[in-house]
Amino acid sequence: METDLRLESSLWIGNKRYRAVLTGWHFKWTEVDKKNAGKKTVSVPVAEVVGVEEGRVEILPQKSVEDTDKDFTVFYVKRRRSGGSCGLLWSLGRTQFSCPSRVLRDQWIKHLRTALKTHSPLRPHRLLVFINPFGGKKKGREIYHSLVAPLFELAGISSHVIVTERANQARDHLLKKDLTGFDGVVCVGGDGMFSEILHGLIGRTQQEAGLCESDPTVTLQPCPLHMGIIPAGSTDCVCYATVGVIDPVTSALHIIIGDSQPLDVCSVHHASSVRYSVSLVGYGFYGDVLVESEKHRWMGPLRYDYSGTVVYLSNRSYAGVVQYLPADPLLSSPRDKTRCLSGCSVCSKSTERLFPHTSDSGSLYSSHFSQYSNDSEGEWVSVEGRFRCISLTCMSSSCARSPLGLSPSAHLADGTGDLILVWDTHPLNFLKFLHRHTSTQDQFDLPFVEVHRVKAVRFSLPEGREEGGHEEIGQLNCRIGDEERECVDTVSRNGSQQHLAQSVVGREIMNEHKMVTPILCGLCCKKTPTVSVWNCDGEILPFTEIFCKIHGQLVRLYTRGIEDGSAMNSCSQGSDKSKSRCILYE
Ligand SMILES: CCCCCCCCCCCCC/C=C/[C@@H](O)[C@H](CO)NC(=O)CCCCCCCCCCCCCCC
Ligand SMILES: Nc1ncnc2c1ncn2[C@@H]1O[C@H](COP(=O)(O)OP(=O)(O)OP(=O)(O)O)[C@@H](O)[C@H]1O
Ligand SMILES: [Ca+2]
Repeated sequence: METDLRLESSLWIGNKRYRAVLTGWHFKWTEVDKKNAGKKTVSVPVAEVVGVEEGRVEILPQKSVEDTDKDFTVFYVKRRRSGGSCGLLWSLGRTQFSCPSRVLRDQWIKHLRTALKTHSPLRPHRLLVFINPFGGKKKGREIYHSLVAPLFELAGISSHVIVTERANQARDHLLKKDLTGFDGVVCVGGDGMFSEILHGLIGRTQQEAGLCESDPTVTLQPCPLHMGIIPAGSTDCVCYATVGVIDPVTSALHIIIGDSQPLDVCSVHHASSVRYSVSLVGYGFYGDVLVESEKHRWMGPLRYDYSGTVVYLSNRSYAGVVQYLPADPLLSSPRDKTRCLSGCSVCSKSTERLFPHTSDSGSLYSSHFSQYSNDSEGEWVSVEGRFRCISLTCMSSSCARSPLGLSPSAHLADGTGDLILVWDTHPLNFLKFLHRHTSTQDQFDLPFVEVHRVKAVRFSLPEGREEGGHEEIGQLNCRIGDEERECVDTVSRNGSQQHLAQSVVGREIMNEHKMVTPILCGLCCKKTPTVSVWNCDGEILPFTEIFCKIHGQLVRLYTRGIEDGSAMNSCSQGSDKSKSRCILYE
């Protein structure tokens, strides 16, 4: 196949002559009329060619075509380091070539187009795009139409665009509507929007496979459609942790060339409900921050800093029982100081382990999470006490606020999650822990912090305080439309929490046929709450006792993981995907 696609000839760029070669994997050009010393070859991996057009074409700032019959234009991925983040920024490179004849020009175009079809089989042809016009700084529409749509058009991708009019529209569409012909689903928004398409696609896949997704014993079916994220939210943690930068053009280019990164997903179960998380399942501090921040959505992305400070000052800890099933310590550790980068060897090796050629592992679980045993793969460990926060993350969960993330050595696709337990401690110690997230200092090297690599986690309240008890935990302020209602209900574990459990939809709660949004539970209350809430990738969960299970590589994103900026000089263009990139960062 390689010999068929090979093409070599002289080509001109402006008035300079180049020797151009297309081999199976690369398109290279070297200036010929130049002394050897200064000779420079530009080498573009065919898989990173975005498009090949007849004539002299420009895309930005506006499309223009000069339809000459001896010229062609090649668009490809160009990289540069990014200021604050660890990944690489991608932009659209463009070179206009001139040929001595039209025949040769047509031959180049044909060969290049065939080569890129052959070498990037996962390039999407048709995408379903959901834009949240209200996410982050409310720029979703503008970002898509000015930066992304022209690139999709250049790459020959046809998109069906839906600007959402309500929360959960994207999820419901994916659960119910015809998805025939789409290669992938893209969301333009933040983590909340990603969560919608995650739930929609996982739910749809299980429905079609005839599986009951809320049954924790079921081995879920991996989703056939790829997911893409064009970042336009407040935290954009999933994008940051999987691409390494927050940049709509970089993300659009990863989608166009059909990059593919598997991702672990955590299912969170309570009774017959299930939710999914890829980033944070957090109780205590992160749950309280989320509840507080819902009151201040008008602040935009700043709401998290404000709410974080308010919650920090309220100095709370919560009692609980945490049980976890450790992952194999021989495979990796959350404290091994490695980072999961593009081509990570730990994730690559896990693929075979996660998808052995055997069928469903059978019934692992009986009701109320009591007899879980995973083919005798290790024993459950149980700890009880008071915690500042409990966090479970399937990935590093890095974001601009914390560039290495909640667990810097977590892997995107190794089938495990990292459980971080922060025991009750002096407020200044807790501040030290939080502050370490903003630097390269090890947040786990503190006596009140534990981190475990796990396959499953169970959380329950200490005996005598079980869910369903009648202890009052505070009051709930609600908003009905634009109107804020003060303390419409008294929250008790038996009353409201159970009631909410039946009716919470995303961030909105159906309460006695009225749409209400919980905006505060705790801070305004006379009593200090004895239970917190769970934060599931930025959504409040309406239940306290949960069972979590990590599903290795359940979904695929159009990305390749974080490219290592420090290795940039070792290749002229592009990265060697076959090379292991699990490197030491200290
Ligand atoms: C002294 C400085 C301390 C800075 C501490 C920074 C810690 C940052 C850790 C970031 C972890 C992000 C995890 C990602 C979760 C996402 O799936 C989810 C959906 O978008 N986001 C949130 O739930 C939103 C969660 C947002 C959490 C923000 C916490 C901000 C804390 C600020 C504390 C200030 C204390 C100041 C005391 C005087
Ligand atoms: N048209 C809409 N009107 C109101 N809410 C919407 C609409 N479309 C989507 N949503 C909801 O808005 C919520 C927030 O959206 P999104 O995640 O895009 O932005 P964000 O919250 O600012 O960012 P992040 O989640 O990264 O913090 C999501 O949970 C989503 O369900
Ligand atoms: Ca993982």
